[in-house]
Amino acid sequence: MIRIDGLTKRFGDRTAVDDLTFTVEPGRVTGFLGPNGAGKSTTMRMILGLDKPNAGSVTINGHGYVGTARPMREVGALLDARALHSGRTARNHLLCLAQTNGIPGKRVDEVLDLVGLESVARKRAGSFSLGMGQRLGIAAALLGDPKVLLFDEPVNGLDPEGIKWIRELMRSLAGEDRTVLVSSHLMSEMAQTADHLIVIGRGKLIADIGIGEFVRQGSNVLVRADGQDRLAPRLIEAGGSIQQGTDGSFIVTGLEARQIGEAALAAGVVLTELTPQRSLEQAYMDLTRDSVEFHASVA
Ligand SMILES: Nc1ncnc2c1ncn2[C@@H]1O[C@H](COP(=O)(O)OP(=O)(O)OP(=O)(O)O)[C@@H](O)[C@H]1O
Repeated sequence: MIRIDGLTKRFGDRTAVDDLTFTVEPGRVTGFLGPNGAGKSTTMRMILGLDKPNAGSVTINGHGYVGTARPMREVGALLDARALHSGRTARNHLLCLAQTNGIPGKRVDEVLDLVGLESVARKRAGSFSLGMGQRLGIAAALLGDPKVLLFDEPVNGLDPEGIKWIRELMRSLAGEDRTVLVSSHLMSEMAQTADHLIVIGRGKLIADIGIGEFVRQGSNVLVRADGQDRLAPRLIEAGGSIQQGTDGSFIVTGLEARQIGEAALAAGVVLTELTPQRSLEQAYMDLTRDSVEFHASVA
């Protein structure tokens, strides 16, 4: 578990992380979402002990901040996959890391196997594609078999197969009761991977919410039905709110299409239209609109 309390980081007169408080629980994938420059990487660097906070604290599995980088056995991290020694082979790169962290050499072959790089283990890491580099970075993160894992934008630049592989890996790591924090600026990506969301903007916490609840809160569904009078009270009872449309339709907020279908079934009402109106990406953009640093202007 990661516990962050009042965490603050300033660079000159700029506050990159502003009094952040949240916990990251084990056994689930926590998505760390925010627009560019929101402070995700800076927060992750502070969790790892690579940046010193101006205020606040980070504890990992109950241990306080010690002021030096966290050992690989405690926390594994993929921060910048390109930041590796390109002259070394993949295997040597991992062997060096293992040696300096007191990790047995045979673990190197285990993690190479785990990330699917065993056939290119003796190739220079500098010749690797982005996806292979990403896998090597993940192998390094897993080297110490840590209970806590941080991944900063792990799917950036990957092809669909690589993205699917990373999603499955995150889920399986959480399934082993590890604490998994993964950052992204894409809601659509997190919707497919995360169980829980921490959303930040301009260094501040905007939402700390389960993915199911976010989907419910964020969704708008256009509904048409024969017998709307009977359906409306059921929808309100189920937690939805209703806005009457002009043409006999209505917009339901706070319920997923499936829940509306179930309410219609219970009311014995025939639905003639059920159309989700707002994507999750849109809901996320609405949530973070005031925190985006650079807006494109329409000419
Ligand atoms: N070493 C630094 N010196 C000065 N400013 C910094 C430094 N590191 C980060 N910042 C600033 O702090 C803010 C937060 O940056 P950070 O990289 O943590 O955001 P992020 O959410 O990870 O964004 P992105 O998705 O673009 O990587 C930004 O305004 C950035 O310019």
